[in-house]
Amino acid sequence: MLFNYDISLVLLAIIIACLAFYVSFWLCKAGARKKHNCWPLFSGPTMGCGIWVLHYMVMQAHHHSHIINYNIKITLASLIVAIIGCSLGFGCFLFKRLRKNHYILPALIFSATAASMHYLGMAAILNAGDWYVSNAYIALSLIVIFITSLGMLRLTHLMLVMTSKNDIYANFCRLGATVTLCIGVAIMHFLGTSKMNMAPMGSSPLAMSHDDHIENTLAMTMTILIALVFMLAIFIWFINFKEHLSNELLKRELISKNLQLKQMTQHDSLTQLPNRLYLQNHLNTLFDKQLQPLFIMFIDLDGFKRVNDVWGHAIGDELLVKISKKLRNVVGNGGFVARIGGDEFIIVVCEQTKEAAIQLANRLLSRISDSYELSATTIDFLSASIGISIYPEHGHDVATLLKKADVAMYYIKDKGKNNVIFYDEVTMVLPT
Ligand SMILES: Nc1nc2c(ncn2[C@@H]2O[C@H](COP(=O)(O)OP(=O)(O)OP(=O)(O)O)[C@@H](O)[C@H]2O)c(=O)[nH]1
Repeated sequence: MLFNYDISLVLLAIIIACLAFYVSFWLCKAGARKKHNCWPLFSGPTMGCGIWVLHYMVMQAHHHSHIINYNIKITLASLIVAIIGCSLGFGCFLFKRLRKNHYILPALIFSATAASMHYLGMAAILNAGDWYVSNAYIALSLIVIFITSLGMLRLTHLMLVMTSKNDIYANFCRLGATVTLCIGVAIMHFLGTSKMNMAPMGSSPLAMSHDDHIENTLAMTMTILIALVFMLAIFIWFINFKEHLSNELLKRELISKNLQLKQMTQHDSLTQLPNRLYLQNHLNTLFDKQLQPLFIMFIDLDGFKRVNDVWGHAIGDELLVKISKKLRNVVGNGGFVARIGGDEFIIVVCEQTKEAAIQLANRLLSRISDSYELSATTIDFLSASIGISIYPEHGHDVATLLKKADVAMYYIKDKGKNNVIFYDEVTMVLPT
């Protein structure tokens, strides 16, 4: 049967019809967004045009022994039937109470529309000769179009209830509804025309009374409709592209704002060093990785208050920033530096031995006591006290290890400052 057709023209007809159906389902879904709530009104006409164009293009693709002439009034009436019928079908389907769990009425409207359009279209052929269609074929074509309409409506319903998160699934449903409808209309068409047996041109007296302008009107109407479908498809693609672009921009903005927020909540605003929260997370990560031994060095500057009191807070801030950079430089990439309070810093390093840790602490003390060129003065009297606790020797949790390093730091401050000491549970007393 297919060999009676110009396959390339049939394929073109199917592509155009699928495009129209896809666009009509898209318009239907676009109505779910408040700003596009009148768009579903265009779903019915677009689908109607698709069915109509499919029918007439496939008719043209039929290798008739002669040129088919149409009654232009009936032909255009079939277009109007398709547009009105599909609009009614969509209206009925989108009317929420009717849509709830059953699609019988809208499916009946869609299948009656497709069938009336098809058989009206057949009746519009002037020189059809002695073609006939058996009642069984008509009944079969009606059953097919009704079942495919039900399938199409089910998929459209699924597409409508998908949230924007499930855009890919919604697209699958839209494609599924498109293909289902196209298959239904195509099967109905081939069943309806399978017994067509055209009389040669001129055998019908009516055919003689119509001149070329009928063909031209039909071709023109079809061209306009196809152009409209394409324009609508391009417009929709453009809108989708614009939305995709603005979503992408929003997404990037959100990511950068999140990063900013993370930076703000986990870093000290003056020195940009990690803060106490970051330190806790970092230590827990190191514990999980089973890195040991870890040396937790609690550093408190000696005599820092004097800088604030004599030169003011701004100079104190300037000094804190310089010291932070210095600590980072001495520790390098192998260690972690955090600022947890006014002039208090924590350094976490993983060293092989206590001696290596003491060496690093002494290097830190020597660099902290360098002189500092600040905007209003030069500071050359600064020193620091460092208390060290060891993981896992002194504890297995962040709070205990920080507490013990703090106790060790205060111990050495009491003993004369500018020195470093490990926590020792015999000589040092933990506050209760
Ligand atoms: N400039 C500045 N000062 C701060 C900041 N945060 C806390 N401070 C001050 O830092 C000082 C820290 O106090 P202390 O550690 O008791 O002062 P100190 O002179 O180092 O005393 P010792 O540790 O006993 O040697 C206080 O004067 C706080 O007001 C800050 O962000 N900027």
